[in-house]
Amino acid sequence: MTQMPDPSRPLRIGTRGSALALAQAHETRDRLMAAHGLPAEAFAIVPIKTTGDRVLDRPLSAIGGKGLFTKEIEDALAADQIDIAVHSMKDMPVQQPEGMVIDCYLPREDVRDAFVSLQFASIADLPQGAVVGSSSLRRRAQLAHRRPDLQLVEFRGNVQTRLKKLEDGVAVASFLAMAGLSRLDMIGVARGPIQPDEMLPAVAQGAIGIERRRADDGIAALLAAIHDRPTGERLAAERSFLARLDGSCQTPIAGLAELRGDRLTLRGEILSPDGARVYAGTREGGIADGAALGADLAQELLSRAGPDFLKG
Ligand SMILES: NCc1[nH]cc(CCC(=O)O)c1CC(=O)O
Repeated sequence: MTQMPDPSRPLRIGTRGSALALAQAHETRDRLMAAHGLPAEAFAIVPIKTTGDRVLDRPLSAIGGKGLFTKEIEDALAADQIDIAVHSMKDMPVQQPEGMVIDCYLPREDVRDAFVSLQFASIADLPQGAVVGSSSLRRRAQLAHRRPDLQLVEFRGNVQTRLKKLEDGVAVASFLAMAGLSRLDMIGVARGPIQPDEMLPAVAQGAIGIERRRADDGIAALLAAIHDRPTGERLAAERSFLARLDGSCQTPIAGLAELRGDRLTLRGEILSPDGARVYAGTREGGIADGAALGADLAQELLSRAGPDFLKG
């Protein structure tokens, strides 16, 4: 039986407090409103500060561990302080806490990275030795592999903070997810998207997942109305790839599943943090085989890279 919220008992939507996270929470609410003919007052957006939001003066790898952007939100879900949690799936560990499940995904946005610069139009235009800002281990390793001359500097913070750093000359270029810029209605900031052949995106980039308590069947029925099946099929392959790698958060990993008709193609790569070593591969098969294809591709790359490659 669907558990319909109403203004006297609104559905509490947990989210990080960044502008992007709030935009994603509002998109989730709006989709539920439209799907069930409910007013905005039947929902409450509940911002929650996470460790990743609090600690801004160090690289994420220095504060270690997975779940930097998710743990406090999952704690609130477990404590019945919220009813659902909205996450950027690229920040989501592959394992959810006991009693929690993610089985609802919104339609995936543009998966690509965006090249952002006030002076240059593309990576190819960057002069030798240019200073480029990114705190993403994946982006840093991919760039170091393609352009070992570039000087990479840490570049943490939300979208607005990173744009300010470019204006202040901390770096001459950086990267943001097209999905984030699009959801913030800031796509004009992008000089252009970077094709996956040039920089394969992070696993689950562009995807929003809704986490709930596994026992809440009424919430499950409510969410089923806004679940996007192709996004779920793609993420099953990508997150299976990530799960089999079981990379530390020190490990640059990229992966992208795409659907054509009833076929799924998965591309994946693992890199050494300095970009000196890259192992990449592809799998193609039936959509229902996505999880198996992901695990198989991960196994191949691990075999080629050797047992210590992912130790971080
Ligand atoms: N923690 C960074 C993060 N997590 C999700 C997004 C963008 C939205 C998405 O990929 O769904 C971003 C910003 C970025 O990479 O530019």
